[in-house]
Amino acid sequence: MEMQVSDLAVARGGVAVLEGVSFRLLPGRALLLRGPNGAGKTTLLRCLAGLQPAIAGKVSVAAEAVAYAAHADGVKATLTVAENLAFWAAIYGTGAIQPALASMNLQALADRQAAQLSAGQKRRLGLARLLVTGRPIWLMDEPTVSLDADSVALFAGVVVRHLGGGGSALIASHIDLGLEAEVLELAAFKARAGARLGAFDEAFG
Ligand SMILES: Nc1ncnc2c1ncn2[C@@H]1O[C@H](COP(=O)(O)OP(=O)(O)OP(=O)(O)O)[C@@H](O)[C@H]1O
Repeated sequence: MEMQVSDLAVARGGVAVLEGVSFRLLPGRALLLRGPNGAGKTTLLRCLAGLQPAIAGKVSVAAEAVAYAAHADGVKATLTVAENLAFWAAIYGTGAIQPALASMNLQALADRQAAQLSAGQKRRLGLARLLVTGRPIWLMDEPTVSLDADSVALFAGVVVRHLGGGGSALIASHIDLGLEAEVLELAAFKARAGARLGAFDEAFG
C-alpha cells in the first residue's frame, strides 16, 4: 500500500514544528527520517500513526494501515514476552506469535515477565510486536536504541523481509542500519520560527 503525504504541517505543544512535508512511500521501500534532535521526527511519526491530528495537509492512508513502534516500547510489564505478543495479536486480529518470537530471537525469553527484561530485550519485544500487527506500513522511532550489534543486524533483516513482502517502513534513526533506503531530511520542512496556532490546535498539539 502506497503512503502519500502532501503538504503536511504538524505541531507539538501548540507550536508548529514542521510544515510543507510531502513524500511518497511505496510498497517494498524504506525511507529514513533524518534531522537533529528536536527537528520533529517523533512529531511527524505520531501524526502519521494517528496519535495526533495534523494542522494542515493530507495523508493518503488511514492510521489502520500503519503500525507504530515508539520510544516507549508499548510493552506490558506484568505480562510475559509470549503473553505480550498474544495480547497484541488478539488486538490486531492476527495469528501465530511464533514467527514474531523467532524473528527477534525471543524464544528463550518467551516465559519471562516483561518487567524483568533488559532494555535491549524489551526493545526486541517492542519490535517483534510490529510483526504481529500484520500491518503493511511500519513507522519506527529510533528502533535500534539499546540494541547490540547482533540485534541491529537481526532487526535490519526483519525490515528487509517486511519490504520483500510488499511492506514499507519509515524509520527515524541517527544510525546507519545498512538498509537500502531513501532519506527524508526534515530540516527542509522546519516551520517558521514562533508560528503560533489557534486554540484548537493548541489543545491537540
Ligand atoms: N509535549 C511537548 N510539548 C511541547 N513541545 C514539545 C513536546 N514534545 C516535543 N516538543 C518539542 O517539539 C519539537 C519536536 O520534537 P520531536 O520529539 O518531534 O523531535 P525529534 O526530531 O523526534 O527529536 P529527537 O531526535 O531528540 O528524538 C522539539 O522542539 C521539542 O522540544
